[in-house]
Amino acid sequence: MIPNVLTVAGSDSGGGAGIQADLKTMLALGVHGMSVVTAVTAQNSLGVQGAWELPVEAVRAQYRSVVDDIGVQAVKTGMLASAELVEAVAELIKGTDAPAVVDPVGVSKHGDALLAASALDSVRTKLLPVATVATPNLDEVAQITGVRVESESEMREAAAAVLAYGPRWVLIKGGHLPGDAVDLLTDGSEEHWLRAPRHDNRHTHGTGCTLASAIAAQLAKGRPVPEAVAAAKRYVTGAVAAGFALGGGIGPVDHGWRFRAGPGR
Ligand SMILES: Nc1ncnc2c1ncn2[C@@H]1O[C@H](COP(=O)(O)OP(=O)(O)O)[C@@H](O)[C@H]1O
Ligand SMILES: Cc1ncc(COP(=O)(O)OP(=O)(O)O)c(N)n1
Repeated sequence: MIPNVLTVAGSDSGGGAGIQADLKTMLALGVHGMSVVTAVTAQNSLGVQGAWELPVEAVRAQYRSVVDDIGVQAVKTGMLASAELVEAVAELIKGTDAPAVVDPVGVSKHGDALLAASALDSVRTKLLPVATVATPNLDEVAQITGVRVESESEMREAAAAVLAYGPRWVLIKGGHLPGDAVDLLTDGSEEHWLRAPRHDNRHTHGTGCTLASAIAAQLAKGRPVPEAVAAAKRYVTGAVAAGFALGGGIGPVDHGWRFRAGPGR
């Protein structure tokens, strides 16, 4: 059976992040990808030119259509835009018997807000508690917890601060620190450091969405969290290495890098 994975996220018209990145990642990792669109962005390699959120009934209806008939083995969340959508999605996940990867998307690489400041409290108190794995980047850690990470050693404190809101596991993404691309996965007792060489490639649009979807795909295949995250990290590292120029700004990671790299990878 091919596992079903559902992304609940915003659309990126440029195809590098959001729903488009999630579905490409799911295809590349051999699962059936499905989507609940929360918002539509007009977006390209230069930034986000516009964003429109969907009514909460439209989000609920998409979710129910997929989960009630088809069923899901994992859910991933991305851009949720507003407090109302964050709370509705948290409630839907709570009633779903599947692991949930929560990427608490706050701001795009270009600095465009993808979540209202007024939604942060709902992320803390409603969304994080229903997450199997939460995957904040360092800016999101600072927004959610107030902890500022400037070195690897400070990632432990950040992880503890996020875990205090209730996710079962947290993956602190150190992609914005200099040096190796190091992430910390912990549930408060086990600690796993995931280290990969930093690829000196400016075309990194979509890294966070790609990693979170890859984790969801691996969880849907039944892998335990540490194994799922390690496999997802290998996938995103390859995708960053193969990131390519598109438009006049920051191009996307290559979701199809394994198809292009030949057999055995
Ligand atoms: N230049 C890079 N080379 C290799 N891995 C990277 C690079 N930039 C980010 N990563 C990795 O990509 C994943 C997403 O991290 P990050 O870019 O911090 O997330 P976000 O897109 O949410 O800001 C992490 O595993 C991070 O370590
Ligand atoms: C619609 C939409 N959702 C999420 C993001 C952020 O994606 P991310 O993977 O963190 O990539 P960057 O924006 O940081 O390149 C987005 N841009 N659009």
